[in-house]
Amino acid sequence: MASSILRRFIPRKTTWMYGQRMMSSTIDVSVDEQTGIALMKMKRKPVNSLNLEFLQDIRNTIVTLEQNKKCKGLILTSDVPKIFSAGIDILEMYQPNEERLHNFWRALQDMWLQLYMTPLATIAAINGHSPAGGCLISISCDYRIMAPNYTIGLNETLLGIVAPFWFKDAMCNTVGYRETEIALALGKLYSTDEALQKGLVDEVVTSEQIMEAAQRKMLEYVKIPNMARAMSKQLMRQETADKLCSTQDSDVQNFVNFCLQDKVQQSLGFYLEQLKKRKSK
Ligand SMILES: CC/C=C\C/C=C\C/C=C\C=C\CC(=O)SCCNC(=O)CCNC(=O)[C@H](O)C(C)(C)COP(=O)(O)OP(=O)(O)OC[C@H]1O[C@@H](n2cnc3c(N)ncnc32)[C@H](O)[C@@H]1OP(=O)(O)O
Repeated sequence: MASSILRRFIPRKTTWMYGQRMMSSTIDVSVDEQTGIALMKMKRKPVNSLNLEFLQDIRNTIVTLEQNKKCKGLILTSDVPKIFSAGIDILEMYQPNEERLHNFWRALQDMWLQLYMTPLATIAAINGHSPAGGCLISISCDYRIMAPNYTIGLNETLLGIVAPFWFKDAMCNTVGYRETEIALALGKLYSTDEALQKGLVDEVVTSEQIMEAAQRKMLEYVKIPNMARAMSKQLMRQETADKLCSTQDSDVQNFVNFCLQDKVQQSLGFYLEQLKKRKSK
């Protein structure tokens, strides 16, 4: 069902399939053919930050799962303790090679379109911090379950950058316009409890219970007749996806121009320094 626009780009083939298991250096996937549920664990150490190759791997995995007739649902989680995903790999944006920067943003767009519009039912089992791009992955799933004592949100302004319009749209579709307006301006990182209260996540359970809770909820999703469920998702999301599909090239160019500004580079350099300092404290 993902529109043909979404299939224009053939993903890199770096994911290997062994029976019901798929592996790459950054992702571990298993498919339970009895239930039709796939489990994707992100494992790009140290913080599952999203670089070009990791984004291509995530998209490639979703495409492969969509082609598996037995697979109906996908649970996304992290294999890295306490971190779901630290969002975009800031090193892709800081002092970048311009050609790679183009390819990187395109890969982020393509991954997002694939995940947001996949006919598979998707659940994010958010078992760690989930800032910025990590939050985007979470809100692109159909349902979110989060473990306590972590943070989630679109904190781009804290880095001196701006959330792209499609991050904003996905957030608005989840928590509404006014909450998004406040969240984006302040670069707000919500605690798990706040996220539940604002509807940014749907359920909170302990880290120990999160996989069981995700499986339980997924069984509800995959019980629904597949086509009807997938079409209702398309009904809700196509307009948002089309907005990016029709402006992908200009969005890449805007991002590259924005990133290459001296002021933006300074902000990113400063933010990276702060991250390192925080660590040494
Ligand atoms: C006109 C407009 C047009 C277009 C739009 C323009 C621009 C939009 C552009 C971009 C949108 C970006 C979205 C993003 O995703 S930006 C990334 C935001 N992410 C963060 O702010 C997270 C930062 N990280 C943390 O807060 C923490 O690391 C943590 C909570 C995730 C984990 O904390 P820990 O204490 O467990 O681990 P650390 O010691 O902090 O980190 C370990 C190691 O990893 C490095 N690192 C952390 N996060 C990142 C990252 N996102 N990218 C790259 N590297 C990261 C950290 O520096 C440490 O490195 P060293 O071991 O010290 O080398």
